[in-house]
Amino acid sequence: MDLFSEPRRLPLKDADVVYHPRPDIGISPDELFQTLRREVIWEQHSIRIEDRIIPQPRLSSWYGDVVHTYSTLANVLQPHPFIPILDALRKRLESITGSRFNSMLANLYRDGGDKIGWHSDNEPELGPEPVIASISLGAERRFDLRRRDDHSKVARIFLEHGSLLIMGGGTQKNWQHGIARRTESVGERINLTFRLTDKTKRRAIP
Ligand SMILES: O=C(O)CCC(=O)C(=O)O
Ligand SMILES: [Fe+2]
Repeated sequence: MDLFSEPRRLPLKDADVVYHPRPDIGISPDELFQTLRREVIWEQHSIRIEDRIIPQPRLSSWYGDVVHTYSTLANVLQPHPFIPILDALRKRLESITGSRFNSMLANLYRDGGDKIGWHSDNEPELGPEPVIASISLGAERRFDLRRRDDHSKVARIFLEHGSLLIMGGGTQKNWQHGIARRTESVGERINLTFRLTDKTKRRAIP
């Protein structure tokens, strides 16, 4: 048995985070990376901080049937319909996790300068204990976690090419996560987070 390919649960209190280094996602990670690099409609999204509009330090794209009105975004984002390769992956992840997914956020970290700041995926439309399935492709980056009520409690895990991280239970309620900037040279990384979004719970579109 290859111990390094076994799924493992991170020892975090009040959270449920499981890391699968090499899940069977029905396609090679290299092929998936190349196809998504080419076929995903990569967009520059911006956030609003007070009266300033700031481009996010990464490219992104929403897929699925749900219009997103996340509080910090400067614009209402129209999702793209799932393309066949993403729909196949969505179904595969549903069978691995036993959860349903109807939307997906793709992020492209172009180099070590791209990042995502501390946040929880706790938007109302995700519900109280969302299950989020996160696929990593390309360059390995460090995924940091910290408790929301005590920032000195931290955990970190390196997300390998082709890996799957499943966050469930109280993870979003009790912990934040992020990917820090790196100073050394780092190649491109694609991350896909599959979610189940309830349209009836979303914020009103301004
Ligand atoms: O890139 C990652 O691994 C995390 C992305 C993330 O946290 C998000 O899109 O909400
Ligand atoms: Fe997140």
